[in-house]
Amino acid sequence: MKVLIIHGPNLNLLEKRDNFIYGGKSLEQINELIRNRAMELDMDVEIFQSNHEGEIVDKIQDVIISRYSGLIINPGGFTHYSIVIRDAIEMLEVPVIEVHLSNISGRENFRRESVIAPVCTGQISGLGSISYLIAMDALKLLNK
Ligand SMILES: O=C1C[C@@](O)(C(=O)O)C[C@@H](O)[C@@H]1O
Repeated sequence: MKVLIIHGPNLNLLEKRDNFIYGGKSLEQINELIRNRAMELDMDVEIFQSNHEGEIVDKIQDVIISRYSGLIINPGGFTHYSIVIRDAIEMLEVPVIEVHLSNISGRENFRRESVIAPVCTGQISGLGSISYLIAMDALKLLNK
């Protein structure tokens, strides 16, 4: 099973962000956990990070072109306002899971709404790097 994982803006410098909120791991450390879990699940993962909305849209469209069986996306700050990312996800026919390291429901008002979540299969938020691992498990189970 081929899965695409997209990390949105500012996640490339995760270790510089508030450690209390985001858990203190670098993106490379999280990617290592993802790769290890992928091996256990016999999953073929491609990991992509971008700070640019259009690049993220192009990559989401690649789910159709390259026939991925699922998408896991942490849209970062785009979660709360990017209609173009939402529109791209809405076109997909495979399961899509939105993930967040922090619990966006318990944070500032502007972070509580996700414009992306309504077009996703599900959302996992607040479990730190475990959010990604649970999302991978979910895609595997959904694919059975
Ligand atoms: O960049 C991020 C990270 C985030 O998506 C998370 O993983 O908790 C939450 C967003 O509100 C924030 O802008």
